[in-house]
Amino acid sequence: MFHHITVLKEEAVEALNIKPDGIYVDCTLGGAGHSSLIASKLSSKGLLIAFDQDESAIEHAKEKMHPYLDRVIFIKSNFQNLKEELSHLDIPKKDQTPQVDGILFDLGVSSPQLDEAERGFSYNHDAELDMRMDQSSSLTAFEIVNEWSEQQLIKILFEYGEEKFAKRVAKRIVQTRLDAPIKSTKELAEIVKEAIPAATRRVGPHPAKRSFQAIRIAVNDELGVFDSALHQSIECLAPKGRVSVITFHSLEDRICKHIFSHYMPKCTCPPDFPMCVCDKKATIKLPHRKPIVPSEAELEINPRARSAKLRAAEKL
Ligand SMILES: C[S@@+](CC[C@H](N)C(=O)[O-])C[C@H]1O[C@@H](n2cnc3c(N)ncnc32)[C@H](O)[C@@H]1O
Repeated sequence: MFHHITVLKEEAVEALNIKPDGIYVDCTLGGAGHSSLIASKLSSKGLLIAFDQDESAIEHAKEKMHPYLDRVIFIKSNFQNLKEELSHLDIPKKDQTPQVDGILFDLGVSSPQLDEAERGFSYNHDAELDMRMDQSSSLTAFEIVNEWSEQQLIKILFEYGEEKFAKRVAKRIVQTRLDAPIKSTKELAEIVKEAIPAATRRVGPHPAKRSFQAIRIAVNDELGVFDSALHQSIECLAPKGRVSVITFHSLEDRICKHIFSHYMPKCTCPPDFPMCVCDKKATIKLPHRKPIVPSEAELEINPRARSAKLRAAEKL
């Protein structure tokens, strides 16, 4: 059973301004919620190219999207290969760069990935430490927890988990693994909990939440691949094409904001110059001034959407 409640479904697809005969890319197919809505808006002349690095998401989507299979291409790949994968397809190119009308990112993991104990993502289920979205990749949470140095652990816990007690958590992990390898999610959750001062443990989310997020981001190099793919997306958009991005934490949102502002440089010519000579021209514009967030009604049905933010950009 593959059940994922799609976040900001209507809003994210609306931000793409779908043309029935256009070419669209869903970089994060997951439970195919956004993809099914995009495909339903396409005519038989339109095309949806759907990426996921998780084989089980692709297999499920092929069944769910049965009525639209004439207009969908599934690609089992990391979206960091976006430009390369698109360049192999028979779609328009400009200076050898593939051109599409819209690209969607709905970042992070899907509910089935979190809820299937054996994937090792969750502190709520006991399982082997894994956390790979792509089951064929080699780096696992087990390797990070048992083999990375204390300094490397501090860095990821602090940067990717924004864990205030990164030093204490890393130290406790390193001390514990001297006796025997840390094998399971429950063991790790317990170690993190014990490393965090008792008064802090009692407030807010589960004390292991930030550390698990950090390790998951490191296993899947989530920030690195998103940064690269968002640059590639802007390159691959046709004029008036849109990219729509749903992020779930401040690190992803910061990358999105930085990249969008990189493509909107401000003219630095002195105001009395008759014409612009600095050549700092915007490549994109933002259709919405502020990020779109889920409504109260959506949050009532799906509390997991609480941290979601949608940003979009349009190629000029
Ligand atoms: C939040 S879910 C997407 C849910 C989907 N939008 C829906 O409505 O059902 C994210 C999906 O993106 C995939 N994913 C995350 N990072 C990826 C990457 N770098 N390359 C390819 N797929 C990725 C995950 O495997 C997961 O299935």
